Amino acid sequence: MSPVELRQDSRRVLHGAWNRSRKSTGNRLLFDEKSWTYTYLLADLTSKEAILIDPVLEQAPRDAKLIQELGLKLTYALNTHMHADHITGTGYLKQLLPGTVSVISEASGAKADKHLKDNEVVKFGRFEIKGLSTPGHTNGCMTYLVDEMGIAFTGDTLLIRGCGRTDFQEGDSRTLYKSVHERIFTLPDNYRLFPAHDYKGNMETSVAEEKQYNPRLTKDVDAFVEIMANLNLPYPKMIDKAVPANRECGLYDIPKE
Ligand SMILES: N[C@@H](CCC(=O)N[C@@H](CSS)C(=O)NCC(=O)O)C(=O)O
Repeated sequence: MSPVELRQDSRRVLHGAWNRSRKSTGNRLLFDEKSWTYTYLLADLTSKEAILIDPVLEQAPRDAKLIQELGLKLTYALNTHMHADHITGTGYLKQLLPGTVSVISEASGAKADKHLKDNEVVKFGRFEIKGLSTPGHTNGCMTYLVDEMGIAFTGDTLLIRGCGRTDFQEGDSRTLYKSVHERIFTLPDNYRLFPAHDYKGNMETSVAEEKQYNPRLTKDVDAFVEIMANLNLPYPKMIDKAVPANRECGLYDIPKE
């Protein structure tokens, strides 16, 4: 197969992954019921290299088992940001799957093996995932982009018909609005978007859909700030434990082998 044919073939196969293709790719959407967190597994089946986005501490044994069952090697475990509602699984995964490199943005202020700057990429097999700086929910929020698959993982910056709250950590509504409009809504309309949470059971959206239907981010910036100031959400139950643990990459208090 020529390089061009190989590229076209990989595109077809990987786009098919979440299109109910009968061809297996190793790409998986995983869910943590307690925190309503989505964790994403992406794999290059040729090299067997895989990455996880936003793993959850309690689900690390599940994730490690699946990765082993699929015959994959976890290269990177990435966090979209320093979460406030659960402890990241990256620390525990490093113990369960030695060689795993934990990743978070430099701006997060959290410990990790690798810190990404805006537009920096990490590779898994023949794919690369790029970190776009999208602050607002926290300073260090990143949206992870895989151009070759036409997909982006928005963390808590953009949720399906919603967005991350801005009332704690370094939350700032104007900053979040700018991040979404300048870094996510400028992606091609057909890019598929996958958030870190959905509290209604939705699993994916697209740039075009959110540009048209997001009830918060279709407003002008002042109306958006007003909406965000009046969400009146209770603080996440785990915040006092999760933020300090995530500052250490979830590396303390993990179960001993
Ligand atoms: N009840 C949950 C926390 C729910 C929550 O606050 N979600 C965050 C993302 S996790 S910090 C959020 O930004 N929500 C936005 C929204 O509009 O719901 C818990 O106690 O963990």
